[in-house]
Amino acid sequence: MPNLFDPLQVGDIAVANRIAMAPLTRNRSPNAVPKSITATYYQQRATAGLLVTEGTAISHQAQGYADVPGLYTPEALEGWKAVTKAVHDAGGKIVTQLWHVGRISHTSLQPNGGKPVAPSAITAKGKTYVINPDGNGGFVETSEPRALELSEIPGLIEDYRKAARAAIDAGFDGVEIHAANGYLLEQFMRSSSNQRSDAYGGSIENRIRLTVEVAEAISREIGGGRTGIRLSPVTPANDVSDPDPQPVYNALVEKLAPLGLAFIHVIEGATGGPRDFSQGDKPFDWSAFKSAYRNAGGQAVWIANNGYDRQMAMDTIASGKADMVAFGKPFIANPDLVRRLKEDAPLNQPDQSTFYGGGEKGYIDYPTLDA
Ligand SMILES: C=C(C(=O)O)c1ccccc1
Repeated sequence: MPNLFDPLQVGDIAVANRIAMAPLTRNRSPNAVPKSITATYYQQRATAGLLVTEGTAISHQAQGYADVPGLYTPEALEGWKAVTKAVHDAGGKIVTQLWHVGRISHTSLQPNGGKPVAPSAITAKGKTYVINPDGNGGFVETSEPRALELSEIPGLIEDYRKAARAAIDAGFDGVEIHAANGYLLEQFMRSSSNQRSDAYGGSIENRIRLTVEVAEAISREIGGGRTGIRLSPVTPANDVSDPDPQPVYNALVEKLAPLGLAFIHVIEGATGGPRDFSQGDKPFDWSAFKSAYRNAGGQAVWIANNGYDRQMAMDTIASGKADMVAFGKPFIANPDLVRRLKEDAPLNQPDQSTFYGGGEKGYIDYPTLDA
């Protein structure tokens, strides 16, 4: 019977255990360039079977929050080379999360102060974090987006492909496509944010089309075995909703099945919130969702996420419901989380006030059991 601490093959990536570090935005990369403290941060956590970096913008247009790293400048790629070297020197494995925020952005973060892009010109009810002219961080309402022209879609897919290639060239073991949490790709999939009448809107097949085409382009570029995807079928994050997500996400994973992906990373419930959250009047059938993927021939590792504790994680792996479990906030405060879970040792509690922005405090200064 598999257990949480067994090694595993995740596509082309051999990992030491079944514990993943979930992507965590930390807003500590001014000018979209990861600094040396970021190399230290990920190296400290390199005992995770698989590290997934914070969301990393595929282009300037993809940016939605201040001080989020990117993969589209030479300086950023040099910064990431230091990160991947530090993690590999410590024996770890790391993939980067390819992120386009879509409408969850602000004109001050966009090229030439323009409007953010989205499937439709529907403003999200929400806020984002920017650096004000006085140099202080603050939350502002997200800006009204403009609808992407059909003619822009190939260029958008090309931005994902280029970012995936850049990630491998920077030493990453692979990439995770961010198709969750109400960002661009999920904005296309949910009916509340996608009112298009062209081939990328309306029917389920049309609304999942962009995510499938991005996954196909990236798999062609770097290999399916180095490509994963993050999904959040029922999350209400960033003001997305859909009255019946089950057929949308079942159809999506059936289309992804032939790509030979490394992993499918699933946020169960509301992101960072109740695991039993549902959209519409039916609870989401997580087992049917995974079966839709497996029955279509999908063999990727299944990573479960959202609010897992040690016992839940051990039970889920032993039952075969998931192949890995991803932990987010526990990894912020416990660089040696794997050891603590193995020894059932007490966990440090994270300091919420240092999650976003700042420097070493609350980033690389949490104590290990040996401290
Ligand atoms: C990338 C994020 C996500 O996927 O929710 C994110 C962005 C800002 C703050 C927290 C999380």
